[in-house]
Amino acid sequence: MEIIASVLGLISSHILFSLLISVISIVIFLNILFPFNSKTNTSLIIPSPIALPIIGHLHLLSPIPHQSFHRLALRFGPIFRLRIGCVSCLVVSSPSLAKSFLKTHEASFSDRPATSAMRTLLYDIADFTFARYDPYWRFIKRLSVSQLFGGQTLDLLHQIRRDEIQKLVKTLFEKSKRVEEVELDTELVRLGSNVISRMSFGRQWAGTDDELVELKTVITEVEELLALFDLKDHIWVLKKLGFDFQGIVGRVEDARGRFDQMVERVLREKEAARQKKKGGEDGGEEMMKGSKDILELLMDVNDDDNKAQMKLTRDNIKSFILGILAAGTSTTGLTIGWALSELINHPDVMKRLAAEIDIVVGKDRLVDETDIARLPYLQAVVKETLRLHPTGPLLGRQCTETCTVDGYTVPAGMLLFVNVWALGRDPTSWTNPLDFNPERFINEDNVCEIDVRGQHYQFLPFGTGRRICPGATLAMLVVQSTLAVMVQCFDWKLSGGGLVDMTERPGLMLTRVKPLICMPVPRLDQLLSSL
Ligand code: HEM
Repeated sequence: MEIIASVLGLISSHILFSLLISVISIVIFLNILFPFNSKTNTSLIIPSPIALPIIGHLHLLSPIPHQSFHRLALRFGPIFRLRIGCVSCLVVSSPSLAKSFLKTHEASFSDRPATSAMRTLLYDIADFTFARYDPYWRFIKRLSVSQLFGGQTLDLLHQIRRDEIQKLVKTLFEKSKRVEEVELDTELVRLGSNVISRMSFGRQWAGTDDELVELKTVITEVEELLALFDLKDHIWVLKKLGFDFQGIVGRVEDARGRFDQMVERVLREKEAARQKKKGGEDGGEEMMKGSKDILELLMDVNDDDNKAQMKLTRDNIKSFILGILAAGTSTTGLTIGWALSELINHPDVMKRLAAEIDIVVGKDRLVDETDIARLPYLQAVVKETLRLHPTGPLLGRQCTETCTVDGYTVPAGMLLFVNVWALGRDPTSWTNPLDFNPERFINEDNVCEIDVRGQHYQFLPFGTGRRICPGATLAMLVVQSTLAVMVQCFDWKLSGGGLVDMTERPGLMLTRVKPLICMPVPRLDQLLSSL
């Protein structure tokens, strides 16, 4: 609506109006002479709704794109083509097509699309998350997998996650003693950002409440801006005129400036700690004895021109930090929030989960990551949450070379969106797909057969293939152990009763319109008092 209002505002401008009329006439004329058609020779026709001149199918998109795509898929089928201004994209929402594009033709769909906002925010895409599929991406992926996301590093840094989860439990207990409500989203951002920043950069990012507010504000703004639909990127005339009537450029520069100040502070602290370490002094509480965190390794590469396999700039490092914080902080916290919301709305499931934890772990110690393998119902609850509420609802890729997939010809440059949110709601894959029913993920032997690692194309919460989420194992450890501890230690009440409102908010990630505010009521007073 906002976009349409802005467009109307623009059209009322005199000069642009005449310009648009001229362009519309040219486009209609060209459409008549050379009708746009995805059919080439024997290629199958990709269905597409009727497009309007200039804006194409923009009018069919709501601020929540995965929902619009799902509605369109119900009318046009599991593959359809849209033109958003001058940018063409394909939307896919069936497991078999997802497999064909992302596995069989993976090599042609390993790039990510980038908007102007992404370019500015991410220091000209010098990051990992949105990087092109190129040697820099391969270098950073190899380094991250071996130094941050690999099994050995995850084991080494287990204590950091345990500490942060225990801190969360203590905060919740303190609030419960004061009979205070908790704004869980904020506490979960603190947990997510501290786990990631302590593991990756050897430092708590949001130690104080002020730092937390600063980080949450910037990350929320960055996520919103990364998801914003910038008409300049799509409407050729607006791009040429460079007219920012949505006011995006100002917001992007402001968010990047604020992030830059924060990250410079962290880098300077790290540099000072490295100097001390070189001089034989203790480099700080978080430095791992005898090993380096990933930020130090990146700084080594940045410092060393001779040995470096890859030249890394300071911007690469900043962009890496922002990308990793944006990709890892909210996703983890949001998933825990969605899971707890479903549990509050389904007390029978909450009861069964609490009973499983009581039997397997008991009431004398906190659940730990090492218990997860023996908690199949917990695993099923988290998978069921990710099926209905995948925090990355759309996998965005870009075609790098013209190819034919299942008979459909896809030209180079076309964007591809795989609708993970719709895959999780597909009635041909799931019985009663809208019901929250963790039992669907376990068989009679209590075994979860469907995995989250991109092998089951009806369920891709972490994506698949070479661009699969590298933080999936870490995320599953944090989500499962935090949720388990929250259910083990507390009963959860909504003030005023009723159900948690599950309405989704526009954005790149799946967030709720209303924050999750609830009251923890201690279940295990003795254990909580001993922490
Ligand atoms: C529940 C939590 C999370 C979910 C649901 C999630 C989901 C996703 C999805 C769907 C993708 C795109 C995959 C694709 O295109 O195939 C992705 C990419 C990525 N995620 Fe996650 N993620 C989570 C947590 C994390 C964490 C904790 C980190 C890091 C600390 C992380 C770092 C990344 C990075 C760096 C990428 C980009 C990988 C690339 O493009 O090569 N994610 N994530």
